[in-house]
Amino acid sequence: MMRRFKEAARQGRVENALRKALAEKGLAAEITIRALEGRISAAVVLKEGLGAQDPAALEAELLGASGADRLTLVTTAHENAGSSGRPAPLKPAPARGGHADPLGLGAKVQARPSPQRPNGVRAVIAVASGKGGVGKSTVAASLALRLSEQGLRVGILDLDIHGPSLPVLFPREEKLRGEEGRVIPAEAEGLKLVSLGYMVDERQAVAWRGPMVMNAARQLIDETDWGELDILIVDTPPGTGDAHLSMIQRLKLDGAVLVATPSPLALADVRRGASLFEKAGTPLLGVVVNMTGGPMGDDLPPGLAEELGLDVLDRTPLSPGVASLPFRKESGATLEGTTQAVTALFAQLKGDSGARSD
Ligand SMILES: Nc1ncnc2c1ncn2[C@@H]1O[C@H](COP(=O)(O)OP(=O)(O)OP(=O)(O)O)[C@@H](O)[C@H]1O
Repeated sequence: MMRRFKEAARQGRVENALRKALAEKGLAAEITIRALEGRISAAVVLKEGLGAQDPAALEAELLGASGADRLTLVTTAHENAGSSGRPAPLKPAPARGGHADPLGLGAKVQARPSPQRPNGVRAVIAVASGKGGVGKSTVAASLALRLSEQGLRVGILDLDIHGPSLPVLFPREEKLRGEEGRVIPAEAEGLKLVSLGYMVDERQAVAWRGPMVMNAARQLIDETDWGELDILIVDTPPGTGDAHLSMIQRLKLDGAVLVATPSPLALADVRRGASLFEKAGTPLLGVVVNMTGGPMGDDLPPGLAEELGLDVLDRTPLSPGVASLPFRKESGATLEGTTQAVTALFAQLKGDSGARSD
């Protein structure tokens, strides 16, 4: 009890010191402070450009001023344009005590100037939820299958480092090895699949913390050889943590779909999920209400979708058929509304970029 009290007090001090340091520099930012095993991690998401400042120097300065054990500075695509018009180089947070090559690819994580789509990928859609267990991975996999039925080339990137879901939905016997520093996707049901769980023993990753999780996510994002894909679905971990920061720093997201259960408790979770993407400047396509028709009811809490300006794309019933494993072509939810929203976005992106595949 006493320890928790002290930890909370320290978190408060770190936050105040950070706010002061940022205010002195005239920088507007969203601050998230987390305590994990007695260590305080701070994430600073800048709301505007960095101007002439070097992000690595600023990150080090804020770390020192805040007294946190670890600090990650995040600038997003929009922010990188900066008031100077010069893209601000992003450097990965110092991986103190961590391992720079968690997947054993022989390739260290490199700096990336701004979020990008992976080579050969035409559109990237994130599927996210404010909390775990609401059916996000089931929806991500169902959506991938439904889009593939439309003739699109689809991949899924599972960014859940501590509890990867793809190997449960689409199991395979042998672990995959990186080739020449690249991650090679598994394939099932016509989909390309990348997950830490296909490469590394999950028990090994359970002990990974901040920098290691971020580096693993960065390697999956940067080093995968997708070939040619129309749509990459990113199955994000629940909540908003280290892997999310890697995601919004490095991956250009064309749209996001939120998943929530109809429970009144979904309120805070949906708001949290929505705010992450708003900060990153990612358009929210809408929300899938999953597990309807059970004790939790049929819909989101009244007024929530309107408050956040979100369309309800689909309502998927609580049904064993939706959840039967392993996933096959005919498995999962029908997701008509979501499939339509994503194919419409894809058509629009294709129109914008003409014949180019970037
Ligand atoms: N509509 C549904 N009807 C019945 N069961 C469902 C439905 N959607 C998901 N499930 C089941 O609920 C459980 C959680 O689903 P899933 O793993 O997709 O959630 P998640 O939000 O991705 O969880 P995690 O936080 O672990 O990543 C799984 O056992 C899944 O099969």
